Amino acid sequence: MGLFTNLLSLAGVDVASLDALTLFRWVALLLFTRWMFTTLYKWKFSPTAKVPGPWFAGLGSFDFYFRLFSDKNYQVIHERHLQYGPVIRMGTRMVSISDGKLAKELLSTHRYRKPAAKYRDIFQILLPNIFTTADPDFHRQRKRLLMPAFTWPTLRRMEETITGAGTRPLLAKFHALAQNGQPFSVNLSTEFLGLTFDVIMRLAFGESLNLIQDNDSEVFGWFGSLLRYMVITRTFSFLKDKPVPYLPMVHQGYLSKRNVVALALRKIRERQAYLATLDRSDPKVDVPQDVLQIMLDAQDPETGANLNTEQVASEAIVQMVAGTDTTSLALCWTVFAILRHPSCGERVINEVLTEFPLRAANASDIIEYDHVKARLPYLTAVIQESLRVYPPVASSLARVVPKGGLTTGEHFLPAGCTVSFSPYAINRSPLMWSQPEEFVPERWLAPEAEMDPGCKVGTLSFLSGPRACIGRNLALMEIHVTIANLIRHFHWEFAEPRFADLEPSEHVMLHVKDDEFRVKFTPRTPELSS
Ligand code: HEM
Repeated sequence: MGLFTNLLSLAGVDVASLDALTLFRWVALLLFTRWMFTTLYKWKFSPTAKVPGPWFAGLGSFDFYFRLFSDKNYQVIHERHLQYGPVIRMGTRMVSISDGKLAKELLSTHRYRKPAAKYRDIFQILLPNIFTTADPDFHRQRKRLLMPAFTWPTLRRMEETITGAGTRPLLAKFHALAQNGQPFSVNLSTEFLGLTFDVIMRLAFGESLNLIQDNDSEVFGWFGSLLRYMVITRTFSFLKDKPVPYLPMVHQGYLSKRNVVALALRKIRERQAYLATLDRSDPKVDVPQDVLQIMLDAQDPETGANLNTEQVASEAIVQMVAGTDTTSLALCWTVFAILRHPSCGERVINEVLTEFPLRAANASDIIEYDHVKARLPYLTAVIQESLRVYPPVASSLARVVPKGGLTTGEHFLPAGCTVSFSPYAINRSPLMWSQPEEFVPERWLAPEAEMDPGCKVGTLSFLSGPRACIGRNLALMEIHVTIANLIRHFHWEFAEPRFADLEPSEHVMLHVKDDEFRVKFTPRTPELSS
C-alpha cells in the first residue's frame, strides 16, 4: 500500500483526502496499468517474440486457457501450424513444433524433460511414477522394472488373459444382444471403455471388474470424476488432495481418487496374500501371468530393490488412467474410419472374411494377434492410418528446453522455455505427409521406395524416444484383435446418419462428441446368436 500511496502522491493526488472507494479505484487502475505494461513488454521482448504465430499468442495466459477449455484445441493448433509454419509461438515462453523429424530428434533422449510440476499436479496419484517423473534416473530405473511386462514375448504369453478379459466377453455380449440374428445397436464409446478397463484391471489390478457386462458399475463413475478432477486441479492446483465439500464436483473427484487408491491397494494386498499361500519353488505351482505379478516380482538388477505395495499401486493406477480412455478411443476412431470410408471398409472386410471365414464350428476361435499381423496387412494399415488421423492424445505434450537452449531455423529459445508437441498437427503436417487430411491406409502398404515420407518417420501418436508410451504394444494387441474379430463376427453400420459426421471433441483426449457413438451390428452367422 505504501508504494501505491507514494506513486499516487508522485502523480499529484492528495491521498489523505481520498475516500476508500476512490482509493480502491486508483489502486485497481495502477494494478491494471502495471499488468498491461508487463504484458506488452513480454509480448514484444519475450524469447518467443520473433517466432511466427497469431499476435495474441504472446499476450499471457488468455490464449492458453481459451484453448484449454475449448474442445477444439487440437484443431486450433493444427490450423495455426498450417498458417504460420512448423515452429509457432504459443505463449511468451512456449513454442509448438509440427515437424515430425525435429520432434523425434528432440524426444530421442532424456534432455528435453517433462515439466515436473505440471505432470506431478495432474497425474500423480499416491506416489511419483513412471508417467509423472521428470527425473531421468528415476525414470530409467522404473522403466527397467516395468518394461518386461509390455514386451511382445510377455504380451504373447498373456494374450489369452488379455482376450479373455476383453475381446471374448465383448463378442459374447454382442452375440447375446443379437438374439436370433437380429441387429442391435450399442454405444461403442461405453462398450470399448468397458473392454479396455476390464483388460487393464485384469492385468494390473489382478481382477477384471466385468464392466463389459455391467456398464453401470460405480468404477466408471469414479473414473469419469477422477478425470474431471485432474483437469480442474491442473488449473487450480491448490484444490488438489484435500476435501472441498463446498465444491461438489471437485469433492467428488477427490473422493473418487481415494476410492481408486483404496481399490488398487486392496487388490494388490489380496494378490500378496494369495502368493503367501504358494510354494513358489514348486514348478507346478500356478502363478498368475499378468502385469501385476511382473511388477511384484520385479527386482532392480543394479540395486536388487523391489517395488513396495504403494509403488506398485501408483504404477497400476497410472496404467489405468493412461491405458483405458486412450485405447478405447483408438478403437472408436478405427470403427468410425472404417464406416466413414466404405471402399476401405469393403477391402478390409474382404480381407478378414477371406482369411478367416466364420463358421458355426469355429465361432469361439479368436483371431490371435500374430495371425492378424501375418495375414491381415490391410487391417494393420487401417489401424495405423486411424491412429495417424485420430491420435487419442492429440495435443500439447510439453517439454522443457535444456541448458544451452534450442535453435530452430533463425529462432533461439533459451533454457527453461517450453516446446510443445501436438501429435494431431504432426501426424497431419503437409511437410511430411502426402494427402495429410485424407484417410489413406494404402500409404502404409507401398513398397519402401514409394512410401509416403511421413510413414518413414512415423507418427507421434504414442510419442517417441525414452518417454514414449510403455503400453503401446498392449494397446496395439487390443485394437488389432478386437477389430479383426468384430469384423469377422458382425456386419456394422452407423446406427443413425448423424454419427457419420462425428467431430472429435478434445477433453484431455480426442473423444467422440458427447461420448456417444452408436453403431448397429448384425451377426454374420445368425445361428451363433440364437
Ligand atoms: C492407443 C492407446 C494409447 C495411446 C494413443 C497412448 C499414448 C501415449 C502418449 C502420447 C504418451 C506420452 C504422454 C506424455 O508424455 O505426456 C504415453 C505415455 C504413457 N502411456 Fe500410453 N497410450 C496408449 C495406451 C496405453 C496403455 C494401454 C497403457 C498401459 C500400460 C499406457 C501407459 C502409458 C504410460 C505408463 C506412459 C508413460 C511412459 C513414460 O513416461 O515412460 N498407454 N502414452
